[in-house]
Amino acid sequence: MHEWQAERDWPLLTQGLAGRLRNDCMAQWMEFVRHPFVRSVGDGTLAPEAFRNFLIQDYLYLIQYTRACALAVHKADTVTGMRHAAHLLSGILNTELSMHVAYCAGWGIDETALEQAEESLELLAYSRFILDRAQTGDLLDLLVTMAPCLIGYAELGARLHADPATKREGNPYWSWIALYGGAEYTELVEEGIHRLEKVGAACGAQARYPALVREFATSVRLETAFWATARSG
Ligand SMILES: Cc1ncc(C[n+]2csc(CCO)c2C)c(N)n1
Repeated sequence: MHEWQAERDWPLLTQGLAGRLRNDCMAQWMEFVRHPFVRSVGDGTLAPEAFRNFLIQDYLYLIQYTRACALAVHKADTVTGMRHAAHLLSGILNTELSMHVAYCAGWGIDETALEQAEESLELLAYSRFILDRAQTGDLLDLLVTMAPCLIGYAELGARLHADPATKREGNPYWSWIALYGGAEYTELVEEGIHRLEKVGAACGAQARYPALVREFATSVRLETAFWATARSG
């Protein structure tokens, strides 16, 4: 049994602008997608309290991510670009957030607890970094900054799906893994990668690459740091 490998198992992740960005911060990328938190979700050994903390902060994260999507609608300079961002925005606002609330209820977290929770430092750092790029950069800066979130969760879902160490039966985290490794999410990510490629070509990614890879790497580091929100609550 080989370890999951993007080159063989999901080559799209290694191609084009997204592939180049991922490849150029490979060490940090691996720290993010193969983090001990992810491994403990896979084998079911993560403490439920840590997962609850994570879910609460992730709810607050989704809200800030939605605001960034709204700015992507505003920054898009084609109607197609606006539609794409609006589609993502409406998906999160009308479907994902309520799914997250229902999922949290299954873990004994009610909506009031979600709404009243204090934002963790990890969440503040990450979400406000995205929103800063959203406000001061153009659409390409924003999509590059948002890409690790989109691509990373799909990759770790695919990795967990393929990993023989992943426990399926009796693993309380299996439904979470199934969501990010599932076909629907995979499709959303592939759309996002194609979108990034198009916007990259239109906005001169080649010439701007050094700044883009810095934004991407910062988001990757902040994703890695976000796993620690599970400990601090
Ligand atoms: C810290 C953190 N990073 C990424 C995701 C995954 N995610 C959040 S919004 C979105 C795009 C639309 O579904 C995706 C993939 C998460 N949940 N939490």
